[in-house]
Amino acid sequence: MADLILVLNAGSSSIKFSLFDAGLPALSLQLKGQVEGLYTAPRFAAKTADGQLLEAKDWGAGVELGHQGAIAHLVDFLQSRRGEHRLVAVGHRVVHGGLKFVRAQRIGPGIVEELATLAPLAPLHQPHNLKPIAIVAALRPGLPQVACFDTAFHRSQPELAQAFALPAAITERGVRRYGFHGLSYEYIAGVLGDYDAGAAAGRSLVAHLGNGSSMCAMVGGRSVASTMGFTAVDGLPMGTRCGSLDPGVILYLMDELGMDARAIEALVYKQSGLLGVSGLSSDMRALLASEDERARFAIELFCYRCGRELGSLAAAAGGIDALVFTAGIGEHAPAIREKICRHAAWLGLQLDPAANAAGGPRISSAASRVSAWVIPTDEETMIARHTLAAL
Ligand SMILES: Nc1ncnc2c1ncn2[C@@H]1O[C@H](COP(=O)(O)OP(=O)(O)O)[C@@H](O)[C@H]1O
Ligand SMILES: CC(=O)OP(=O)(O)O
Ligand SMILES: [Mg+2]
Repeated sequence: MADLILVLNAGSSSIKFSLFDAGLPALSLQLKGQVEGLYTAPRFAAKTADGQLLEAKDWGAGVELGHQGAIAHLVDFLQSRRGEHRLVAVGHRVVHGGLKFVRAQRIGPGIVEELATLAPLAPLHQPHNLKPIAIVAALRPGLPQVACFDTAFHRSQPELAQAFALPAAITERGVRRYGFHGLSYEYIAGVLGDYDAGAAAGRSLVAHLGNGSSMCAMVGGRSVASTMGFTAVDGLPMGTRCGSLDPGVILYLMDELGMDARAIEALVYKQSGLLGVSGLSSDMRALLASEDERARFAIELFCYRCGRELGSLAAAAGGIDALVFTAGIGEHAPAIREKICRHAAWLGLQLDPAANAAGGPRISSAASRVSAWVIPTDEETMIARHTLAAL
């Protein structure tokens, strides 16, 4: 009977899961799946490592299954396959580790409570990351669980990149730029050398574009700057998040529209981004398929802002050798990659349209000074590795 590690990765629009055989010499994937579109059109699928479909379910468009419903479905699914394995640990993606948690952490007394104090800094994620830890602890007391943080990879950033220009007393309270999607960036940093050894040793920009989107500048595989900050609402516009916003807008909303903190939180996290601008959908697939002028504008704004942030990160890295696209939009939307690459032409990036349409991996032309790539991310493998190491 195999010793398995279960990995849970709760994002803002999906819960992904994997089972890895922890037997030496290397982790090997046994099955993986996800419930995606949690608030738009929920769909569940689980597949074997070689891609054979084990089970699927479609709840239909307009259904709000939510994280709670998805976890209940996953628990049922995993219980139904219980006989086939022995679970030895569960690894969880936890979006915010704050100042204290700078590497993966085995869950022990008081840890979940401490991590819960960071929920206001990641309201779309932290509660959904912590809930499954409690569910597993209740179902299987004593089973080792490990929290793996999105923020940890960015702790290599220079102090300048992590600082806001706020009074020191506020910075010392932990109000600083943390950066997120770190498990994804760490995975890409680990495989980039297989595609472009020069860029992996040099300066690369990685665009993790999903329901949550951010970009990271890496030098020699270490994070030097990122678009997300204190919270995962900063930087690029996203499915429902606005990204960077003049703080004066918040004051205006409070003073002139009488909005309180909760109303502003709902606005910037859940009602803005692609959904707010288009008035139609948070899902890039739906916008790309739409003929509506508002969908077109939301797409153009998303790509324009990606282009602006690319320039900023290229400056932080001192130039770029490669641009990598990953996550839901980055891996699957050639039209979006093409627009973003056009915004990056001044940096020396020349797209190969046919390679881009075919999905890469290399999507830049042979003459391009900066290479461009599509590389699928794998946060679950990263979590499994950290979990094994923490044990
Ligand atoms: N074929 C596609 N074309 C355009 N966008 C896509 C495609 N497939 C997925 N996406 C986008 O990717 C998003 C999900 O990305 P993902 O990285 O899985 O999200 P999460 O932030 O929940 O982890 C969807 O909301 C959708 O907008
Ligand atoms: C940090 C974040 O936004 O994560 P996700 O893209 O999974 O929602
Ligand atoms: Mg994600």
